[in-house]
Amino acid sequence: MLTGKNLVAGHWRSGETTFNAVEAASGKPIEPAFAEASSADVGDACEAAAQAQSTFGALALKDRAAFLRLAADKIDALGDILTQRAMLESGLPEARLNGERGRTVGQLRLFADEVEDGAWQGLRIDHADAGRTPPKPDLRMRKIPLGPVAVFGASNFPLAFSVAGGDTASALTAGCCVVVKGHPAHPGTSELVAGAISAALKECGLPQGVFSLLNGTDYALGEALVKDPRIAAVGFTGSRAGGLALMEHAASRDVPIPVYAEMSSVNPVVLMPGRMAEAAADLAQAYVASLSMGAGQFCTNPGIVLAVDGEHTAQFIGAARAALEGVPAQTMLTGGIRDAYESGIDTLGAQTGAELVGTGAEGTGPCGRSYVYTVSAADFRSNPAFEQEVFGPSSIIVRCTDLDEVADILSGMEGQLTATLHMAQTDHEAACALLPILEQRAGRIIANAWPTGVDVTHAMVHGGPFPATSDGRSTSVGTLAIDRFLRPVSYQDMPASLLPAGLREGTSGTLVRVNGTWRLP
Ligand SMILES: NC(=O)C1=CN([C@@H]2O[C@H](COP(=O)(O)OP(=O)(O)OC[C@H]3O[C@@H](n4cnc5c(N)ncnc54)[C@H](OP(=O)(O)O)[C@@H]3O)[C@@H](O)[C@H]2O)C=CC1
Ligand SMILES: O=C(O)CCC(=O)C(=O)O
Repeated sequence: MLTGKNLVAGHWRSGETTFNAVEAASGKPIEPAFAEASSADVGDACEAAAQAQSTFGALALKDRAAFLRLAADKIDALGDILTQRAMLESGLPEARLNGERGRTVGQLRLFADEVEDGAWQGLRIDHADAGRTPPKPDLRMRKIPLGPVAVFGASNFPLAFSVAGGDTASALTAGCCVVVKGHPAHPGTSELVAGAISAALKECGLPQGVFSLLNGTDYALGEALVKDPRIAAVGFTGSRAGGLALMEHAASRDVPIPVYAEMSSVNPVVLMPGRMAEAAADLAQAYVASLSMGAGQFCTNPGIVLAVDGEHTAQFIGAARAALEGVPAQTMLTGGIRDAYESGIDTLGAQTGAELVGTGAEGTGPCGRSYVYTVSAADFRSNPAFEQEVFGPSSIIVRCTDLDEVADILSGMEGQLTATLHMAQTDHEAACALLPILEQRAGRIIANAWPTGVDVTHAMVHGGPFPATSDGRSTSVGTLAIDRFLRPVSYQDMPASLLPAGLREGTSGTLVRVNGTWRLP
């Protein structure tokens, strides 16, 4: 079924050089070979996107929503074929990938509803007042699509953060054409999803330039895409080094563009003393389940746990050790990610003060074994290496002398996607004092749960200050993600016949702010 070709505006193109996907579990190459996209493919995909942009950006909202719904239906209809290929390429289990397909199509459908709702356009009307000194002009504002977006598929979510993942869904919702740089760890999965999107475009009678997929294993491909003058913004999930490189490429263009990169996070979790007195052993079990889920290949992994040293923390550490013994080693996404994980664990274990709490079972083949370390707060604070993300099933428990030391450590941490408080009623006063610190550090603050697992909703923030993301004012999950790919435009004293639909009196069909007051249609 797979062609191994790149999708350039509806045309499946082969190439001079090829690469093979690798079966995650065995490390063996799998068929077919995939074409490495050429610079001509990049140029043609970007040109087609630029050509299609005005048509797609101006599409009636109901038509854009219909396209997103049809794309969701077609991805869903791939069913087992998609799951099986994604399992082979990523090593992730069937249930997880079926769930991820549900999340991906659910996200597209939610975004289709959001398109039709229209409030994301941010419509505002300020009427003229000729009697004011100086006279006040008529001003009307809406948000328009930025232009074609380059999306980098992530390795760790081959569906929900890849070809039709959150970045693609939010860019299309905003009315932006998309050129995806597929992750070379799952090119077959990428091709199947791209085929579904292309078929939906065809059935909706939309230009094929709205969507292209380019595969490749050379950084030059990503660099060329980011530097193409027709690209207006970038969406990325991956390593800090990768995100920073793309930010540099974007900044070095004649016309710099925004890069929305979601990069690295250690997601601090605070175990408050009252809650620890109630349930240290239960917390430890849930902690080990969260850190080892999906071989720890989540940017929301609970990488750092902060607790006040004492009897209950000792109990927590003991229970974590016992829970780890039952955790099997799990296949990691790629050999490169497994090697990076092992080297990260070696570096962590070699730091002064790092004590091994316990490990999961050892595996054979390209597996990630779970590791938990503990360190005193003094050693943690004197060595920034403890705060580096180790991507995989590992975590560090930091033993603090009191909650003031917990607060000091949190204050000194880098930006995070999440921060978590496990607390009992008796902890609320102390937790209240920590909240302002957590708000400064993280995009999502969680009470009495674990950070892995991100719900796709209207109020979700999957973002955070650098280096969690390149722009802490944004989210890459949830409907607010659309805002990254929009730009406000104001029309001053524009004749009604020239105003866009929505800004003429009584045509908004959605929430609009008139002379400062919010009005429903
Ligand atoms: N925090 C998180 O959510 C995640 C972190 N990671 C971290 O990243 C490591 C590698 O995993 P991977 O998923 O491959 O992530 P990478 O960041 O290495 O790669 C992601 C994508 O970006 C491209 N890319 C990376 N660097 C550059 C560059 N300098 N110029 C142009 N394109 C670039 C890659 O291209 P190419 O295909 O050519 O390699 C790939 O398509 C992991 O071991 C882990 O540490 C990974 C996934 C998620
Ligand atoms: O936890 C999730 O659902 C999403 C995590 C994520 O964005 C990531 O690992 O890249």
